[in-house]
Amino acid sequence: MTDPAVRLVEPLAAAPDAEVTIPGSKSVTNRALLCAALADGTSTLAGALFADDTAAMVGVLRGLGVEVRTDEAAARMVVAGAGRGVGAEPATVDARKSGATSRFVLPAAALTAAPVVVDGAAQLRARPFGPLLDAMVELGAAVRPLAAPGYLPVEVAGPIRGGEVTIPGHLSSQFLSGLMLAAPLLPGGLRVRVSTPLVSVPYVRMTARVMAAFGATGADVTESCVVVPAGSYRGVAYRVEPDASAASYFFAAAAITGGRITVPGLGPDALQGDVAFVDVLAKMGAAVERGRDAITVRGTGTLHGIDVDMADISDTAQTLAAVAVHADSPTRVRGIGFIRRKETDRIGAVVTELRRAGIDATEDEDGFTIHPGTPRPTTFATYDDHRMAMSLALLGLGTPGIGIADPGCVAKTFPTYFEVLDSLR
Ligand SMILES: O=C(O)C1=C[C@@H](OP(=O)(O)O)[C@@H](O)[C@H](O)C1
Ligand SMILES: C=C(OP(=O)(O)O)C(=O)O
Repeated sequence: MTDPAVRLVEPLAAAPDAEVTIPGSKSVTNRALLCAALADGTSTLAGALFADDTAAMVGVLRGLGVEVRTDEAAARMVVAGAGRGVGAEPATVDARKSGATSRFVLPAAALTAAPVVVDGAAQLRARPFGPLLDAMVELGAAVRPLAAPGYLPVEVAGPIRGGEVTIPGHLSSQFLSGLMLAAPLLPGGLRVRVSTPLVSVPYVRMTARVMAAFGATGADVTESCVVVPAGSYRGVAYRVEPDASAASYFFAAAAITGGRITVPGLGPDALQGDVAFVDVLAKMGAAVERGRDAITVRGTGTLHGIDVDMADISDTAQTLAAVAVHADSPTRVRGIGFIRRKETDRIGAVVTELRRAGIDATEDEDGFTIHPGTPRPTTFATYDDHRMAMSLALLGLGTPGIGIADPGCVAKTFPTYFEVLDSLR
């Protein structure tokens, strides 16, 4: 069956009281896949995410000569590590719409002299790669732009060397994570200085932790400098935790509806910074319980507006915009100017769509301001951005007449999103 052009979200008849199973983390799955590919030996990933962004990483790794077997029903991926043999033959690979896949793979693709062309969908071709490519050139890569310099498609060839390099941090943390992931295999390791304030910091710490789980230990991470010693990856059995960004929609649903939702699999040791979204909900008035292996959010009927910097957890900024509509005072989100360069200009898109529904929302240079209100029946445009679709659908849980255009865009990270949302009924 093809996806409908518009998905209507019916209001919930009663506040939900549910435990919700969330698929594996995109960010962890894609890091684990690359570490496994660069490893000596075979790795098995349990709880892996099957979505377009992880299919992108699997496809790219296969293109670079790595054997990856997948079993979607079992949420399992088995990777035969190729060590330094990754990308040893000339190849052309397609990262689809996945920023993480493309930025992580570029340095690894330049570990050997074979030329590798990295390309992506039109959406990804519009996103920036310049700082990462410049750093790779400093490390000795041959970088040949096949379109505008600093954008995909691009051909890269190595071998890159270790040593020291500087990159800006204010556009994306993925450049830094990409360099880190290749770094253990560089002679002498790598020191990366970060020249401008680093965004999405928890993702860099996540990179170091996943690397360590695959045997590449000893990375030292601060916001201004990351040092990765030379080493190696080894094949391991690895369990991927549930996706905290995907869970944010369900935590928000509980806060908005006055229901209670538990997501198992996210404990105090979670790798994903986005679990901190529940702390924002708590500050707004929701009741949050962080257990040993689960997080529960309960809506209390009270939600206050908040002034919050979301530079660490920007994938949940649109979720918060949907929550802010239901608060009793305005919400100001700061520190996220860089999300104008994601799947779409997320600041412009979320403000435009909320205004379409009659909500008073304004763009700020580094974020947005949302005033509470009652949305009118609206079909929301989603800008080929999964997070626009998943966030705006939350407005339909309490308001009749909310439709989501192009609902299939959720396939980027959460293909079953609308089915899981319907399970709250
Ligand atoms: O490293 C990662 O897995 C990610 C880092 C973040 O990107 P930026 O560092 O570009 O903000 C985040 O938005 C993206 O969804 C995943
Ligand atoms: C920005 C995102 O993904 P990526 O940068 O990996 O394409 C996202 O998942 O919201």
